[in-house]
Amino acid sequence: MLSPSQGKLVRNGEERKSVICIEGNIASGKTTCLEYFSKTSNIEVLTEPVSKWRNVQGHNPLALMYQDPERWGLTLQTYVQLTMLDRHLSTVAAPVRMMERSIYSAKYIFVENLYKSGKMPEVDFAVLSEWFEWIVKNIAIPVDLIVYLQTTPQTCYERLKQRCREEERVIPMEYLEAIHNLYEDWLIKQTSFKVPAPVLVISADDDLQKMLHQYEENRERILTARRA
Ligand SMILES: Nc1ncnc2c1ncn2[C@@H]1O[C@H](COP(=O)(O)OP(=O)(O)O)[C@@H](O)[C@H]1O
Ligand SMILES: Nc1ccn([C@H]2C[C@H](O)[C@@H](COP(=O)(O)O)O2)c(=O)n1
Repeated sequence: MLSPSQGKLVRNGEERKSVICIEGNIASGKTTCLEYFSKTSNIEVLTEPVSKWRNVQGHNPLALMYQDPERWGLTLQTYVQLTMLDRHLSTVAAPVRMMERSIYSAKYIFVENLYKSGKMPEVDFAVLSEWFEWIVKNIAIPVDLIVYLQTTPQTCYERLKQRCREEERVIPMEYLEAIHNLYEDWLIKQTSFKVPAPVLVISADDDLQKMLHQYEENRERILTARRA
């Protein structure tokens, strides 16, 4: 249940739990990272609701968006915003919640990219922006740490091809470069949008074995992240 506290709606009982968001480009290895940490007791992992984006009452807004972003970008991103908000507000039993992406990157990276690349009409961008502003103004969406899996767009392109998700066959290298640049501006240069939490950067071009080693090296830092 949501209750008012200091001018915002707050999820009851979640105040003392920590929230880690795993951010990174498409196919950078976020799900693989979450799978690894899901074996740790005391962590509850919440993956991105991609299956919902591929099937809402028999429709596939993810596929529609890739086929015709001007027409379907708003449809997909409205649904992404709703389902990510639902993820942020869901109750978890464990003291640490590890999430794939966030409502923040949905707006600052993906909506921004559609708009900046001329593929989202100004009115659609305005509607999504007002929705987003309302949500973050009225609902507490705490994040304690952002783990940024930093890759080259080339690595993501190779992994994307290997993963072979049907809807993503049309994604060109330039799309991954645009998403990469937006992530770098937001989380590394910190010049575009407000960063809601400290950022831990992990180089993620390495093979799986090396990645697991890096996750172990950073385990303590990740699991002890707490907001002030
Ligand atoms: N370190 C890695 N080295 C090589 N392949 C990887 C690595 N991490 C993930 N993969 C593979 O790359 C693809 C995308 O990984 P995934 O975890 O689904 O990315 P994301 O969730 O960020 O989209 C998958 O096929 C996965 O098995
Ligand atoms: N706000 C968003 C979030 C994700 N997507 C797309 C990008 C991918 O095709 C897919 C899932 O991303 P992944 O977890 O594999 O990085 O959803 C989007 O268009 N808008």
